[in-house]
Amino acid sequence: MKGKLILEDGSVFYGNMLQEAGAVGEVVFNTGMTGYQEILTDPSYCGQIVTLTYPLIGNYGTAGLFEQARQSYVRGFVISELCTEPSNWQAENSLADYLKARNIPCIYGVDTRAITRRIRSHGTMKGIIAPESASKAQIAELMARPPKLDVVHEVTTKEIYQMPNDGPHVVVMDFGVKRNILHSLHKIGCRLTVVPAYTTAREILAMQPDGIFLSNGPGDPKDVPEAIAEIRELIGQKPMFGICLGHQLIALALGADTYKLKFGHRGSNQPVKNLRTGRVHITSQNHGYSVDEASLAGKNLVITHRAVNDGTVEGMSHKDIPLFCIQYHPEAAPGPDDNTYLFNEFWTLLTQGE
Ligand SMILES: NC(=O)CC[C@H](N)C(=O)O
Repeated sequence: MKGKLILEDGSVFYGNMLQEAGAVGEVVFNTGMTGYQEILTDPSYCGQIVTLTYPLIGNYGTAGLFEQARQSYVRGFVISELCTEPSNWQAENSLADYLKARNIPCIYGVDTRAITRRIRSHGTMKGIIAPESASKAQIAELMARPPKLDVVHEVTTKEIYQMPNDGPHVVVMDFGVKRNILHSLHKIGCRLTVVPAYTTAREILAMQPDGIFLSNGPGDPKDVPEAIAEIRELIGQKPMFGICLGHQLIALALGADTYKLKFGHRGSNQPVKNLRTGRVHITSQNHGYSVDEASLAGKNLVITHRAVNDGTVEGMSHKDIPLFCIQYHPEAAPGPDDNTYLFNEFWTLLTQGE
């Protein structure tokens, strides 16, 4: 079926739809050459239509192994050439069948290069995917739908669950945690208790954790003020590590500020400089917001990492208490595993008092 992607600025891009399901969301782009299934199932993309800039998508199929959550939360997928005959020893299904089975709206055969150039010059925009035959009134109705703000509520775990282990006990506040983060913490030996995003500081401390981890997650960090208030109570009580949304929430809880980037950082090859070692690491990123560097003055935080492309803050640590956080995704394994050392640093914080 013929379909189109329409952006808020009125631009239209034509292609084919895999199925009738249309979509509304914030249109973003990801520059990774691989990782499309991890993108589909990363809860941080909840509410977004994701355009993949790599021209051929689906060539290694899909497999349960790559899932980052129970389901996909992206609102829609935009692909240039969709490969329908995958070739990989791990493949269990084709991407087309995977998308159809889950009713994930997808438009393919579109000029993703033109879409990306448009987003880069205008900034991230709202957009819709609709059949070519959709009427002006249907399109206007879709475009007028207000964005859903409470996306963290949609993706967080509804129930507390455990991942047993022999090492220190870490309570994970789940704002939309990726499975590979849980695996990375578990692999270094942590015993995990994963709790819903809106668990109170008091409830968390009653679990007697040795450390607290704040996960990645979707949306604007300022849209979860209740969680920020609880994090403020937790800071300084136990060693703390935050990734991506967790990093932004720590900044807000300490009285610093965040802002929206023009088109965000999404991809698996984003260079970041570790300011303590001078080394540049290749990182996987997926964020639309950033910590405002000027707002860090007087907050006792040190900037530890910086994006090489635009100089924005990618990591911080506290001068007085055992707390650090990272804007990118050290658990991702797109090839290089330059960033796993950060989990070892958390382990050092957890065990140094023993
Ligand atoms: N991956 C994440 O945790 C993203 C954090 C936040 N939603 C942002 O877009 O900046």
